[in-house]
Amino acid sequence: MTDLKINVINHPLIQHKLTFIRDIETGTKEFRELLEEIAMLMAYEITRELPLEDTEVTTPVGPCRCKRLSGKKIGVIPILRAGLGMVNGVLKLIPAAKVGHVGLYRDPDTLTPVEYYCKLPTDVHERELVIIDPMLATGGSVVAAIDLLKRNGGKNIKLMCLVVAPEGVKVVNDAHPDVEIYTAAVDERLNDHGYIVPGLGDAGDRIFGTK
Ligand SMILES: O=P(O)(O)OC[C@H]1O[C@H](OP(=O)(O)OP(=O)(O)O)[C@H](O)[C@@H]1O
Ligand SMILES: O=c1cc[nH]c(=O)[nH]1
Ligand SMILES: [Mg+2]
Repeated sequence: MTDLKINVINHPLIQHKLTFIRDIETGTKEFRELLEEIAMLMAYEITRELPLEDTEVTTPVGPCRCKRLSGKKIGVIPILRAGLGMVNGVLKLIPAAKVGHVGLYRDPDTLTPVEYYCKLPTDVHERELVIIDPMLATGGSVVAAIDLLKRNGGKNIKLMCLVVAPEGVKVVNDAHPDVEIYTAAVDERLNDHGYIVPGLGDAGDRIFGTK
């Protein structure tokens, strides 16, 4: 697939940590820690364009003209469950962000997403939204989450995933071309069970120690 619209974050620290997170030998505690760290590093990259405004403070030596964020309101939207593993990393860099939760699980037979929870900030329509989920596989869950946000007035939406499959990127690009996607890796393909190859297995199970 050649014409995918996606931003791959190749920062060496992210790539290094991703190697360990993929490893089958990495246990739950370390997996969680690595995912949080990578989420923080990815948040650093995707906030590069946030607008600044001039301000002034007084240092111990005297007045200093400097910059501060110009009050852009951000909403972080984890897709449950696995997206929860990225929330704290993002909030470390953007502590004033509000968090909206979208609960979706993938039916194991049909691979289609099933919605079971939704709680969004009341001013979701005014916020720059960042959907977070470690895995973008068929794309069904992300498209359902974006549909839901847009139905609730969400306009300005980005997507941050740790690992993606080309098939899923194409589905999201086609359904929501306005949504910018950021990832640490575009993997080879999906297998017959809808898992990303080589991927990292089931992210939710690895974060929460289920299975
Ligand atoms: O692109 P898709 O084919 O929709 O698959 C990706 C989804 O699958 C996983 O969630 P899962 O359904 O395993 O739920 P969980 O996070 O509760 O484990 C993952 O965290 C994504 O949300
Ligand atoms: O590889 C995959 C695909 C969907 N969900 C996961 O957690 N992993
Ligand atoms: Mg899962």
